[in-house]
Amino acid sequence: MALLTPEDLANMTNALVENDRLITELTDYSLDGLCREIYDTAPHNEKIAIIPITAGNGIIGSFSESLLFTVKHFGMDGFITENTDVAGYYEAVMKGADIILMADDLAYIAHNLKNGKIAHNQICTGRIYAEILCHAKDYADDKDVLVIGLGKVGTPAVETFLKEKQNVYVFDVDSKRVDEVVSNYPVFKYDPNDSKTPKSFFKIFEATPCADTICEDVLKQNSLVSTPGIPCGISGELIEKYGIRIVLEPLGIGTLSMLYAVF
Ligand SMILES: NC(=O)C1=CN([C@@H]2O[C@H](COP(=O)(O)OP(=O)(O)OC[C@H]3O[C@@H](n4cnc5c(N)ncnc54)[C@H](O)[C@@H]3O)[C@@H](O)[C@H]2O)C=CC1
Ligand SMILES: NCCC[C@@H](N)C(=O)NCCCC[C@H](N)C(=O)O
Repeated sequence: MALLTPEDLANMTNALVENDRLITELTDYSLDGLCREIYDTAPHNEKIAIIPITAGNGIIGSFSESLLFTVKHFGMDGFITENTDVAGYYEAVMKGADIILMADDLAYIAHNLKNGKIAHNQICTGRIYAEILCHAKDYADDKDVLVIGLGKVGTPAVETFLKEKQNVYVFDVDSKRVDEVVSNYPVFKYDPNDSKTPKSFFKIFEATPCADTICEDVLKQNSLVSTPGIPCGISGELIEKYGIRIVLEPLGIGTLSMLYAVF
């Protein structure tokens, strides 16, 4: 899995606030309100413990602090444990934590100790970024959506789009992965290199670890791009040329989705 860097998180707090405003403009739901809608859950004063984990590549600067900002920004009660790893887990439980947030290099989870619910960041990220597109007012009647990147984030997004009755077009550089997804889900294969079938979209989802994965041919004027992928998959030049509105934030949107998944 591509790991976050401190640079990825440097502007996270502004990005979360700006994306929440954009999501509200696009969907008439705040991010918090959209999570309540899609999960049909709500917070009830849960105490949320964030445990720094030193495994693998270790602590990522400001990762825990970014989670704490997200928790507090949405009016919830949280703290970062003084201890890391197992000692941190013990501290969290002894301090009465209801929900644990913790991440190593392979998984980032939310676990509700009271109701047993557990959530995975990649699944919850794919779901919330897809639901933002599905709830976009301007494109409610256009059911076509392009999904670029069919990995651990993109695949839950495909499942969400199908649940929301979208016409899902999929692309991935890994053609075997495309074939797997097309054989397992009622989706359409989209090949940007096949000029015989050019198609552009008002709604584009991207979840790859590469830049410039969204080419000009798939864009319409004022297309909406919802992309958890890091780095950003569309160039600044194309964003400006086509008046693209883009939902992109490194950690907080997915984290709030996880929390609503375990309330
Ligand atoms: N913003 C957020 O909150 C989060 C962001 N991410 C980011 O999302 C991205 C995807 O994460 P995962 O799904 O876990 O990774 P993954 O490795 O499971 O899947 C990535 C997929 O993208 C495909 N791909 C790579 N380059 C491509 C290209 N140029 N064009 C089309 N497809 C391409 C790969 O073949 C693979 O199937 C990563 O950059 C990760 O850091 C992940 C979780 C949360
Ligand atoms: N954008 C959400 C997905 C994050 C994921 N790509 C990642 O970097 N995971 C590694 C997190 C490691 C955190 C570290 N163990 C710490 O606790 O500071």
